[in-house]
Amino acid sequence: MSGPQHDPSLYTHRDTVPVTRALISVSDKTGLVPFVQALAAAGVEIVSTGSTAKTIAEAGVEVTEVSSVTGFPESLDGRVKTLHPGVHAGILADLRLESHRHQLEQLGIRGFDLVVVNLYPFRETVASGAASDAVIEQIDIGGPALVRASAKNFANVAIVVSPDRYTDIEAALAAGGTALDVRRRLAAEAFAHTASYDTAVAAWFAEQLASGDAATIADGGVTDAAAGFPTSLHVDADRAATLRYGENSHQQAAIYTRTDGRGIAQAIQLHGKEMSYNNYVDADAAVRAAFDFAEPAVAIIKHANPCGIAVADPDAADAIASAHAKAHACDPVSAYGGVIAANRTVTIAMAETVKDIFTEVLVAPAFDDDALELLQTKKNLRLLTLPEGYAREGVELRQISGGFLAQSPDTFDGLDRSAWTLVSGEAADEATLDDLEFAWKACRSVKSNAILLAHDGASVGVGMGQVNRVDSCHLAVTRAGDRAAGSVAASDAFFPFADGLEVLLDAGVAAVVQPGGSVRDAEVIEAAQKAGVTMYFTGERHFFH
Ligand SMILES: NC(=O)c1ncn([C@@H]2O[C@H](COP(=O)(O)O)[C@@H](O)[C@H]2O)c1NC=O
Repeated sequence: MSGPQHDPSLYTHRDTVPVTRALISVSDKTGLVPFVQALAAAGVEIVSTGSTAKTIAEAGVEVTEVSSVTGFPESLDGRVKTLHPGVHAGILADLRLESHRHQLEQLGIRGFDLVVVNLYPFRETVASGAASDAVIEQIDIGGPALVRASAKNFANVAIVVSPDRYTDIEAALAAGGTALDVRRRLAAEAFAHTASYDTAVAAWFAEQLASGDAATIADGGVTDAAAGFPTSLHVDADRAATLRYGENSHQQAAIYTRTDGRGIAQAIQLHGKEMSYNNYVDADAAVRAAFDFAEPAVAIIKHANPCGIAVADPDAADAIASAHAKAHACDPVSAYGGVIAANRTVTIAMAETVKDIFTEVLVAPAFDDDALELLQTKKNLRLLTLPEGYAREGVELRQISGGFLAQSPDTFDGLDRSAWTLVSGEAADEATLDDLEFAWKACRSVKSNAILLAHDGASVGVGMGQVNRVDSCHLAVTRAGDRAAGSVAASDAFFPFADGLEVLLDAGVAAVVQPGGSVRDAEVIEAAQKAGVTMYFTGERHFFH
């Protein structure tokens, strides 16, 4: 083991460390000028890099260029500025140790007690769609080295990685220096910051490799480009909030948001109580369901399953209100306390109906002003707007014990009902086909085994989450009641036997859509034919677990 750690008696105690010399190197210059003015007023010597030093000097604050500390010019287009023993020994010297103090003196190096760094805007550069070389140039090397060195030496150095902390340092100046517990917290924040930064860099490299750019890079087995999944997973997400509790009140919970995400985690809450863990789960399911449709659509979710889902003609007056009314009519009992997602702006007409129904969450791309005003009178209703360009994740992750499962999302990209195979009865007319297509899509939002009965662009009976398909059929038919007769039915996966289908046929279902593919398809088709009912095979399954 290197270092003198074997002898704790060598370390003197340092609680409050006066701020006398600061190294400042920041890409984001927010709040920099008033901050350095405060440092200068407190008599702190400031050493700084290139454009940071320029900004400080232009504000009339005295500053020493880092090149005069290192005796080496900033070079290679800024790739080398602070990477020098004259800087790093000044940061890493543990001034609690006599030996380090002695060596610094011998080397003629002065220590830093405050380091202020924020890193090159790597993520923003990636998001701007910049070319690969430009992105690579924004991988900060010297900055993270400064941050990590300072954080390691928090016993002597305070490290600041965000302008949000400037006021804390100003308060410390007034108190005579930085306290040990503050420096320790800043160090923890600093290591989290560099870890997150490197995660973003690693994820970008992995994406480059997985997206086929591997050909231009010596792969060395780093990725299996054919599978499209990187060989290691880097999840980069910040804790946005701790939640009151998890799925149950004895569980603790938090929400983490991805910097580049555009989903429910990024939704803005306009009104109502704090979102709960279950609210997020249900809101995610609701949005996922509503956004499967191009036409105005509303999904009402309870316990991650739809208890109503409907679309409306885009040309109809107040289409979104109509979609909501149709979705609610599916199962008004279950819709009590539900989570609603609309894929269009919420209008006053929709707000007027929602207002009278106990609803936990309503999420939409936007709200008309009068609709928002009305809904804000409901104190228990949470109102959320989705981020612009709402999009599901490109790779869906699910945690299992000891690891993660990853898959591409289940979508209806390229859905072409003309490619469905008619296996029983007459070819359906356009209106029936529209309903079959609606049922097929809506069924995908229902947990397996899923059976969904629909009529006129609205679910009328949903059988969800049963451990056999016959029970799901019974449930859908029971929930639909009189509405089962003449409705269309969708099944998320094939009928393994004719029994489930027979439940639907007995209830008077007029047409069925399902993937097909059972070894007993012949038996199932025969049952449909015997009843004279139209049945299509899609050839594609949409399990949702
Ligand atoms: N190369 C180095 O030695 C180096 N030292 C600090 N930086 C970064 O340079 C930026 C500030 O540069 P400037 O003051 O020129 O705007 C900071 O984001 C800092 O993280 C460096 N740049 C990148 O690696």
